[in-house]
Parts: sequence; structure tokens; C-alpha cells
Amino acid sequence: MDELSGSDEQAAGDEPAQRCGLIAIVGRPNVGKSTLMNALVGQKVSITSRKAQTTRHRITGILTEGDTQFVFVDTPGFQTKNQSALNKSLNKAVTGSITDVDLILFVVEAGNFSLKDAQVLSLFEGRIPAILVANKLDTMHRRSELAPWLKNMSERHQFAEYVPMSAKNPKDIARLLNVCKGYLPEQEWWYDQDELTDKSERFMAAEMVREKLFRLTGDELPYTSTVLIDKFTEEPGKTANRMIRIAATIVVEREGHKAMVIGENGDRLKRIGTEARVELEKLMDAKVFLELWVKVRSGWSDDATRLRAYGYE
Ligand SMILES: Nc1nc2c(ncn2[C@@H]2O[C@H](COP(=O)(O)OP(=O)(O)OP(=O)(O)O)[C@@H](O)[C@H]2O)c(=O)[nH]1
Repeated sequence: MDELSGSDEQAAGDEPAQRCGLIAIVGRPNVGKSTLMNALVGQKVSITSRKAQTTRHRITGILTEGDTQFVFVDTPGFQTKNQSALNKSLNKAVTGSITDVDLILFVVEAGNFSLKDAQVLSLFEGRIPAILVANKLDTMHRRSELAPWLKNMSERHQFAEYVPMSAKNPKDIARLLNVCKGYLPEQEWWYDQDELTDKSERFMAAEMVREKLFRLTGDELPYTSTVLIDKFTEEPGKTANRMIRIAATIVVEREGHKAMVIGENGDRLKRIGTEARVELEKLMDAKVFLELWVKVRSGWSDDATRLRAYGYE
């Protein structure tokens, strides 16, 4: 009997320790940070678009695989040009997010290194291990240039690892996860195994509308437009388990932008609403009713008080 309980204890002690840690994804706008995080987490938690600066908040994506919980922080692209209140707030979010993490993924486009990339790199203190993610490898035409470019990168900063890859290639994503794992400390997980993000559904609703807004207006609409959630209520559904009613306002800076968002006969606004609703239903596993409004508030991106009211620090 004694012997039996002794072997039970042995078995419990042999369980693999849990690993868990924070990984910041940083880089200049448009290098593919959000695409990378969504691929790493395996679900859309951060919005992406071809328009630069679509990411404005620190977004946490969580992946629990085997004994490891990866907690990713997606940061806004570092703004170097315009010193508006919005851009200053974005830059603060970047510097804040790389000081208290276990690992940094520094994302650049393979074969490229511009002044903007250098400005982001200059924020690294060297205390935290950084992996160079040379993304968009699929778009690099002359592969022979990769080795000398990597060597040049190693002279700029002592990276812990060099990973040339494409965020759109699942094999590369698996390889990167494996590399990241080695840098996470042994400690208990912070989140439940099936949690994907620590952001509220209300926040995700605003993000999803913003993504569709940017995708469907192309380059015409300035990135200063934003989305506010006016109403978010959940009711027991008749056909689905959950039913969520959302009313949101798209805030733009000029009358002309308002017309652009609404489109001819309201067509564009309708499409933004439909596409956002479909994605939200998938994400929330609920029936969603989404009502959209457009409002003009000129100069909001330069108004610190209003920024705070809109949720930007
Ligand atoms: N060909 C190719 N395109 C990619 C890859 N990764 C991302 N992209 C594209 O690059 C564009 C920008 O990607 P995002 O993920 O929004 O970039 P971001 O760095 O988060 O941008 P900001 O939000 O502006 O900071 C999108 O059109 C992506 O589809 C890749 O590996 N290969």
C-alpha cells in the first residue's frame, strides 16, 4: 500500500512544468505584425489591412499548445512622421510594450531595412532577447541576397535568432512558435487553455468595424477615422444560443469623408456592416445585429482630451 502511494507521488512530480510568457511583436507599420499574430494564435484577434497604421492598441493574443502558453502583444507601428496627439500615444504604446516582456519579435520585410525600421530597433535596450523575423520572404525576388542581408542585420543588433519566413505560410508559423518556446520561463499559465484574447467582445466589435471600414474605403479615408461602440447588449436568442445587439458610430474628420464612408445609396456603409457582422458572428459564436452610424468630428486625432475619451491613453 505504502509503495503504491509512493509511486503516485512520483508520477505527479514528473508532470512537465508549464511554460508561459509575454512576447511583443514590434516593427514599423505594414510589415505584417497583425497578420503574424493572427497566424500564431490561429484565429483573427488583430485587424489587418493594406492601409498602414490600422493597429492602434496593445492587443493580446493567447495560444496554449502542449505545455506552453504564448501571450502575444501586438503593437501599433511606430510613427515617425507626424507628431499629432494620436501618433504620440501610439509611440508610447510601443516603448511601453517592449520593456516588460520575455521576448521581442522584431518584424521587418526580408531584404529591407529602412530608417523607420532603424528607429524602432533603436528603442531596444538589449536586455530582452529579440528574434529578427524577416517576414514576407515570399515577395523577396533575389534569394541570393538573403545571406548578406542577414549578416548586415546581425551587425546592427545582436539578435538571439534569425527567422526568414512568411506569416502566410503555416509551416513557418509552426517553426517560429518552436523557436519562441525556448525563451519562455517555466511558470504557471496566466489564462485558461481556450482563451484567445483578453480584449472584451465590445472592443473586438469596434476593431472589426474599423477593419472593414479601412478595407472598403482603400486609401481615400485618412487613418484618423475611428469607431465608437454606443450600445452592446446581449439577449437570449430564439434560434442561436446568444444574440448580441451592437450600435456603433464611425467618427470621421470631414463631411467629404462621411459621404465616402456612406457611399452611393448607402451601399458602402451597408457592406461594411454586413462584412463586420459576419466576422463577429464567427468570433462570438452568436447571432449579431449591427447598426452603424457616421458622424463628423473635425480635429479629433489632435485633441488629447477627446483621445482619452475614445480609449487612447
Ligand atoms: N506576401 C505577403 N504579404 C504579407 C505577409 N505578411 C503580411 N502581409 C501583408 O502585408 C500587409 C500588412 O499587414 P499587417 O499585418 O496589417 O501589418 P502591420 O505590421 O500589422 O501593420 P500596422 O497595423 O500598420 O502596424 C497586409 O496586406 C498583409 O496581407 C507575408 O508573409 N507575405
